[in-house]
Amino acid sequence: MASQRKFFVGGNWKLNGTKKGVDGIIDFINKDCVDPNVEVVVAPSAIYLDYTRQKVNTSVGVAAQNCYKVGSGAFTGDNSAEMIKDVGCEWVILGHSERRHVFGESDQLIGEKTQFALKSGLKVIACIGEKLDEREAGHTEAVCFRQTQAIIDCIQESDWGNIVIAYEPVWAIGTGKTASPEQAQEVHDTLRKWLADKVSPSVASSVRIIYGGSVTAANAKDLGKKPDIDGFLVGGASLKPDFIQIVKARA
Ligand SMILES: O=C(CO)COP(=O)(O)O
Repeated sequence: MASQRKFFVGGNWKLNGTKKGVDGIIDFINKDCVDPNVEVVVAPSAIYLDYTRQKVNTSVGVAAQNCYKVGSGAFTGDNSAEMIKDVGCEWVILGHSERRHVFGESDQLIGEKTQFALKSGLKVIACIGEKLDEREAGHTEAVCFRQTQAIIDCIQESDWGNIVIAYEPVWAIGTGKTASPEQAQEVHDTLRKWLADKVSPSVASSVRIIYGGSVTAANAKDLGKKPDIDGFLVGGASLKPDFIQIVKARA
């Protein structure tokens, strides 16, 4: 049976772009990125959230790449869920591996941020994934379960309609080493079964689990054929017109 889960493709622009660069990306998106069967969300740097929201087609969602666990206060350099909503954006990426491993964010902080973002009315792309040494030691499942459990502990079952899980193995991010469709499918399937037990069967069958890590126009079609891969979170290739082909991977 075909999945009822709407295919979801996110473009994580990371720390890239100038106004001119953003204009170029928005240009190819606005020309050719409408597919009623695919939910598309782009995530510019916080500086360009407002600008992107104003310029990109309204059918395309806009996400922040991070936000803090409280609404306001003495937290120099951070952004809040309220501000993201105030400029018309409705999504935030939390727990990205670069936040975890470059900026040292803990599972608990990511759980708290997820809780606050959802309470504030944002939808969350929650990222999980193992490092290379963890995979090689056979700890992939344990790491993904631990990271997801920290989110489960902070939210309600009813929140899951506003979450997309992004499985992004750290060894595949920006390395050109994509997980094979079989490797990604195995993790997604295992995680979905685990969610049925830890949250509920209905959440497990309805939550979208997307894959990220060196997704390209060339490999997206094969990855997208797998039954538990409900879309992608794309880094490098989301800065290029290849992104459109990735959005259309299942077309
Ligand atoms: O981290 C990613 C998306 O969030 C993936 O990045 P790349 O597609 O550049 O590997």
